[in-house]
Amino acid sequence: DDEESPSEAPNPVSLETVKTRSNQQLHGDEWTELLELDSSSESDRGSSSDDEEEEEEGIGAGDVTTPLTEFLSFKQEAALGKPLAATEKDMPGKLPVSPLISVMSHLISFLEHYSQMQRLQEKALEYRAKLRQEESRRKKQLRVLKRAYRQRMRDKLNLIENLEGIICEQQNIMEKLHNGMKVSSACSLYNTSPVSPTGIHRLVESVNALQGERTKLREEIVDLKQEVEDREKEKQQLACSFHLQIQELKERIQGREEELNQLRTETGVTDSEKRIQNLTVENEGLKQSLSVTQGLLQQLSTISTQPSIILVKENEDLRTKVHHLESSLQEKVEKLMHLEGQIDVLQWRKEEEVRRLDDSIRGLQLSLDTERMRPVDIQYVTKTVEVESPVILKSLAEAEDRNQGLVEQLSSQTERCQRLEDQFRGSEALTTGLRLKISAYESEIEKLKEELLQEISHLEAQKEEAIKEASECSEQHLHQLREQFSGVQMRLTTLQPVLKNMKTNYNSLRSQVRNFSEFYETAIKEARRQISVAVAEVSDANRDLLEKYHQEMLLRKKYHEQLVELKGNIRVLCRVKPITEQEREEGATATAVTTDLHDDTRLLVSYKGKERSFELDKVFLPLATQEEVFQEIEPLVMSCINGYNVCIFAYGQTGSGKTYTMEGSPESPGINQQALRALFKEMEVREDLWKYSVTLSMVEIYNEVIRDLLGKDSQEKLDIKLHPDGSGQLHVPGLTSVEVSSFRRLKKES
Ligand SMILES: Nc1ncnc2c1ncn2[C@@H]1O[C@H](COP(=O)(O)OP(=O)(O)OP(=O)(O)O)[C@@H](O)[C@H]1O
Repeated sequence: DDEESPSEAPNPVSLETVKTRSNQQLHGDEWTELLELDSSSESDRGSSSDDEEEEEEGIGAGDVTTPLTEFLSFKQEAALGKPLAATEKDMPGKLPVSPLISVMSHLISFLEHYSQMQRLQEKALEYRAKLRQEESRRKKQLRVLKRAYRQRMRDKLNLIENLEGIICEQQNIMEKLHNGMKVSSACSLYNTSPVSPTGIHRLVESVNALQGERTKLREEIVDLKQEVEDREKEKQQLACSFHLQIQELKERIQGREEELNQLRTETGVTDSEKRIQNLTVENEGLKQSLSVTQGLLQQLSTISTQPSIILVKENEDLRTKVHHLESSLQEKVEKLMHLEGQIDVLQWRKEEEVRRLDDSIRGLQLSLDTERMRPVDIQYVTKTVEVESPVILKSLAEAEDRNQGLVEQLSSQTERCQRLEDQFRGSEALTTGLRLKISAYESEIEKLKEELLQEISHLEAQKEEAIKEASECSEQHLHQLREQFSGVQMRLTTLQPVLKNMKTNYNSLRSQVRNFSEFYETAIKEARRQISVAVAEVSDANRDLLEKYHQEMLLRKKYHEQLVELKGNIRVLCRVKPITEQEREEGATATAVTTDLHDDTRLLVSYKGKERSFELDKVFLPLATQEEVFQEIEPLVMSCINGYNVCIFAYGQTGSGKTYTMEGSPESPGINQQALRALFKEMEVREDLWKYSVTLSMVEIYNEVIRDLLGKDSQEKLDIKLHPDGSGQLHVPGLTSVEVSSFRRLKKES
């Protein structure tokens, strides 16, 4: 029996030994008690699995210690040493239960409870981690809100800076334009040609008209300014009211945020998060709408400020234009006055000259007429006298010269008059040009005035529209904000009782968790103590079992020796090779060797018509498998682990199946493979108790020559010699031996 199952685990052996011990020590009543205990523990285990869900929900200290108390009571009873009357024969139908098994079952139940406690501990840890996560999340949210607020403030400041920059740029541009206009007006002044005296009055009149218009424009500007100021005041009032509303809304939002924060700090648990998030989202919406209204207000302020600035600038430009025109007109008037004086003087001179010349011509004419009126003789005398008289001639020549000079003077005077007339005509043309210019200026001023008025009206309309839009928009926003705010308030009022509920739940849960942690700490301590006691018990039992195992091993060795003695050291087994397919095809039908189906030690061999019977230790039928052959060999193989030398030696004629039996094929491995596998398996089983080392050497004996198959030089010839230790054993000096750690490695080496 031992030889057949040497590789079995020690459990059945220990079970049997404990069984015999129990039979010796325990009596009938105690057996029944033990069985009841065991069955109760079994039922406890069953019920415990059923009640697991309940225990998960809430485990009491009593539940945890029940199996332990049972175990202790069992131990106490065992310690009392009550004689057990019942024997194995008294209980033929029932199998006795080992105390080790019952201890193990109790231990398992303890471990179950312990794992449940650990689960609960893990849950508590989870809760704590969740709380911590929640706290960190809220802190993050607060941080994000603060950051957003700061960002918004920064944006506003940037916007203000940008606006200031834009205003400065516009002012610069206006100044440049102003300067440019001055220069252009100056140029136009310098380029103007002198004005003729005839248009001076008209110019003066037009200047007066312009001045009148300027005063009108000034008055209009003053009115416009007044209007703009009024609008500004209105706008400021509107802005103030908006700011107040915004401030109010901000305060309300602040209040809501504080309330929210309070609620958050009060509740701090999971389910309220979504609602709080909703509230924060609504708050965000409110803030956004607030920022929208602020933006609108800013737009409004920019819209209302822009036209007033433009109007003022245009007024300034117009004023400067009018001023320039006035000054240029003044200059032209002065010039005209001067020219008029000059023209008067020249005209008077010319008239004087003309009058003088007329007088002299008239005198000459008269003298000529008197001369002509004289009688003929006298005329002749006179002529002769004149001709003859050189004095008369001289005086005549002189008179002619003088006449010529006067004629020339007259012609030059007429030329001069002509020139003056031309000059006068030119000045008249200039005056008309100037007049045209003035009219153009007037029309331009008129146009500008119209444009200005149109622009002012347009701007006014725009301003009105923008104010209207802004007020409508802000009203809408305000309305929406109010609605949202009332919604938030409603929600807050509905949320408050829920949050209160949650708070109480959380507090109760917290107290439970706190109590639970104390409870499970004590329970764990108790369980640990009990486990350590149980482990000590089990280790004692193990020690006992180990001792028994050693005794058992000794016994097995002894029995093996006895078996070897009985069976003999050398056993001869015969395996009859079946007729192979190839042999069948070649015509083989029967073998010379036949086996006896009823006697596996007998073999019949027919030779030359004679039949001889041989008796061997074992005869394998032709159909015997590799496993069957190895089963017969296995105990011998295993005996090598117990310290015996074993040699398996195959002998037979060529093709009789030696290699097949010893080596086999990968599909059906032979004795070598199976033996080595079994050896390593057994070594693994005994790993805790024994240390084994396996070394491998391979030699070939062929034609009386020994060769090392694992050596470096396969052609080297080796010798078989007696071992020098005097044991009388043979050995091959210089033979390579390789240490093999596992069956896989062995296969690799081979
Ligand atoms: N029990 C068996 N069942 C099936 N086939 C077998 C059996 N025994 C041997 N054979 C087959 O017979 C043939 C010869 O066997 P094997 O090579 O083992 O003989 P051998 O004794 O080792 O020969 P040699 O002495 O020449 O090496 C092989 O093909 C092998 O598969």
